[in-house]
Amino acid sequence: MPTLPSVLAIINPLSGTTTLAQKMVLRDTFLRKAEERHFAPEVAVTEYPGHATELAAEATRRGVSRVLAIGGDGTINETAQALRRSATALGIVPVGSGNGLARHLGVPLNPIKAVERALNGQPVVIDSAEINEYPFFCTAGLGFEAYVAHAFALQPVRGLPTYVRTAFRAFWAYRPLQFSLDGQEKTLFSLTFANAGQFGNNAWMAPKANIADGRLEQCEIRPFPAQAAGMLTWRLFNKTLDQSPYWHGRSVTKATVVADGPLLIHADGEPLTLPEGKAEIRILPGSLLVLL
Ligand SMILES: Nc1ncnc2c1ncn2[C@@H]1O[C@H](COP(=O)(O)OP(=O)(O)OP(=O)(O)O)[C@@H](O)[C@H]1O
Repeated sequence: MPTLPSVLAIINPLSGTTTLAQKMVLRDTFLRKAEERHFAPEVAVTEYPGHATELAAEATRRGVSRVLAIGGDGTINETAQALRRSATALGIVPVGSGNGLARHLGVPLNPIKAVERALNGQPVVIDSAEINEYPFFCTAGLGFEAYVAHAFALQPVRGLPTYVRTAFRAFWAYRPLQFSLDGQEKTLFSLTFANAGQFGNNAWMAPKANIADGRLEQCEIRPFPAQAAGMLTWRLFNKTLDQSPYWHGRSVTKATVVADGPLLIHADGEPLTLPEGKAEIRILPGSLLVLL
């Protein structure tokens, strides 16, 4: 008798605002639906940061055909980094606070429908990218968005309301950042490298980003008067930020940022600090299979 193709679901028990009990219902649904579709399903629950990468790497070594990441963009990032340049395809089951990659790719935000998509869908090739040694699939950046990512990480409660409150407070404390971008001196409010078009929650920094074109959208937000903040925010969520005079974008395959001191960045929303003050960003074209 031929062996059934295996499918692994990796669950982050802490991601987003869904409870552990809700995630366990999702686990049972996954097991039932996978068996109905003649897969051999397995489930693993992450126990610490980075665990999803280890579990996914081990799955690729065993030849598991599909790995589902059940979590937010952080869990999806950790899982996807181990699947890059492998024959194992990623299924996205978004239960995070932002769900940027799922929204960009049109993956259902209803977790049960997303499980079905991951089990029934076909593998599609997308790009990924790196900022220094840190992989990202959605966006990475510096300036205001990194400042907010660092402040958000300190909050005891996650979710959109906390994020909005954190960003609002950060706006008044933050000062535009000075650095050199590919040898040019810049003072910017923020600088984003977008593989997908949005940060999450339909905040579209790069409305025209194509996740499979072998390029990143390098998006600058230039310093602006405080009274322009409302219009910029409206454009961010209205997918028209590229029409603002303070937004400037171009497609790149790589970039280098150098600052005078340690550089605060984020990769898919995870706050990181580069002590050397130097960031090398590059695209890895066609490096990941996603089930769509
Ligand atoms: N058992 C665990 N204990 C502590 N941290 C964990 C555990 N499992 C995973 N993590 C960490 O939880 C972090 C946040 O997860 P994730 O991004 O999925 O959720 P989120 O932040 O709520 O969603 P979003 O990224 O959409 O805002 C990840 O960086 C991951 O390393």
